[in-house]
Amino acid sequence: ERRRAVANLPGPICPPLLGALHIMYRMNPKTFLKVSRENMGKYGNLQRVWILNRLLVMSADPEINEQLLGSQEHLVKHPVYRVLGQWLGNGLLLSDGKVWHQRRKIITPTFHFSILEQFVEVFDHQSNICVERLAPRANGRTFDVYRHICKAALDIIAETAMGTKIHAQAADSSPYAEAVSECTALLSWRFMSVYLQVELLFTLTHPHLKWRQTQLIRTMHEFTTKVIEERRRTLEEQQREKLSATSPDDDVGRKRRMALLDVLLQASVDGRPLTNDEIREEVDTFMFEGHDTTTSALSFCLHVLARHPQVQEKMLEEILQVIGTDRSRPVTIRDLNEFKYLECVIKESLRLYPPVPLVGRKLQTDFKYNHSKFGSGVIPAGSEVLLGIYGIQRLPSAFPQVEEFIPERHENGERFAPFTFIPFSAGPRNCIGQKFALLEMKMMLAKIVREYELLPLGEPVECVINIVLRSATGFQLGMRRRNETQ
Ligand code: HEM
Repeated sequence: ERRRAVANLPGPICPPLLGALHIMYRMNPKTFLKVSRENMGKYGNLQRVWILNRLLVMSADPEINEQLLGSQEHLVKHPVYRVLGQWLGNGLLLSDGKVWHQRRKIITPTFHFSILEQFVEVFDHQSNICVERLAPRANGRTFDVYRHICKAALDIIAETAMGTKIHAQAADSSPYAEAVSECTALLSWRFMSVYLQVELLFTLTHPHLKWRQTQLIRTMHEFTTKVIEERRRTLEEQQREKLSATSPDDDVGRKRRMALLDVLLQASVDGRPLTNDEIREEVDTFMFEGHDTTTSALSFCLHVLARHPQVQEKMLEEILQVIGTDRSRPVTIRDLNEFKYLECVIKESLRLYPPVPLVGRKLQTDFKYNHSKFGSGVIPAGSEVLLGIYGIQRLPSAFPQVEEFIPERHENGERFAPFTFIPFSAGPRNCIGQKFALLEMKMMLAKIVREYELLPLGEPVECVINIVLRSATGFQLGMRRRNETQ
């Protein structure tokens, strides 16, 4: 019956029982995007694939993506996300049903504009530290910018959302960031293999890697537990001392901010406070999602800017117009809102290099669609759907000169065909941190480009999926300090 339901959809030959294991066999974090795009070339933007008895629909089709992502019904994540379960538990990214609804309701207000506005001071301060830390690299020689950006992004998410300073940029190494990097590499390798996605089979076939995974997750949990304990202590101290809402000694700045972690520590669901484990799941989720995605986005953007000097020049002109040359003047939210061209640069970089290159759903009920080419149809309950963000944002039909980096295509609020530009996904399970990410990126890029000229040195990026999009060759570029008059 399931075969009949999707008989109208194209796809590779899938022999009975085994299905397309021969294609899966070629997939690994390095080849996934290439193999998927080859298949798109052969079978089109919407295809069905059988793997053993699992039905997988791969869609880089705007019409299907619009109907599925926009639906209130199909909100359960693809089973492959379960490999993240030991680390992120039932946090917002992985949960579904009542737990997801309750948590999304509690957390949404912590990303309100009025809260983000207060974070700008932290973005400004941490971006200044990043610019300072990059100074020894401004010697016209090739280097990989990733590590520097990663530490700044970690400092920013910890100080804003968690209300805790972790000084990642001051330290030579960050065990948490290193554990995230190694663990995501290991988990994305497991993502690609049908049998390694099953925890038991992974444990039985690769006990040494299972041991390493547990060790890495322990390192990350110890770190986030410490962050929670520290914040809890600070809040208790404040309560004891009866500090007012505008205390000058508050940990995260002069004004009292209701950081995400404060909300979690004080929230209640069904009449009881969140347990320590529930709080830690969210802290793990936001520490990871809040720094790994922006690090990827910023690193790709800096790399691509280094290869487009004219874009850099145009950007610099705008930056100087908006914030001038006085490096001691803090950059405000109003300044960030005036960076119109910079916003186009960020969007174009997110189009070519979306940090989350695909999202997946497991259908709990039949998904009924209406399509201009395939007509009305049903993808049956129990099927898995992978929605390709990377693939859709590189559709030649939607973007002329599709492989070129052209920020101008986003100018004057240019609208593209619906659901062809979705770096933050869309619908009820879209990215909760997208405004946060855009403000952070604007601040970091404006500060770096005002201080340094980016040079097209080193190897080009080579996209790989490490859960988040990364580059197998790193993010190489050169830097030279701009002269004082600029
Ligand atoms: C450029 C940066 C970012 C990009 C491109 C991005 C992209 C995305 C995408 C595509 C999703 C949907 C994932 C899915 O359906 O499986 C998502 C979800 C999510 N993002 Fe982001 N993200 C970014 C930054 C952030 C930041 C800074 C935070 C937190 C401060 C964040 C927190 C989350 C969370 C918690 C979810 C799950 C939301 C839910 O399911 O209700 N993201 N993000």
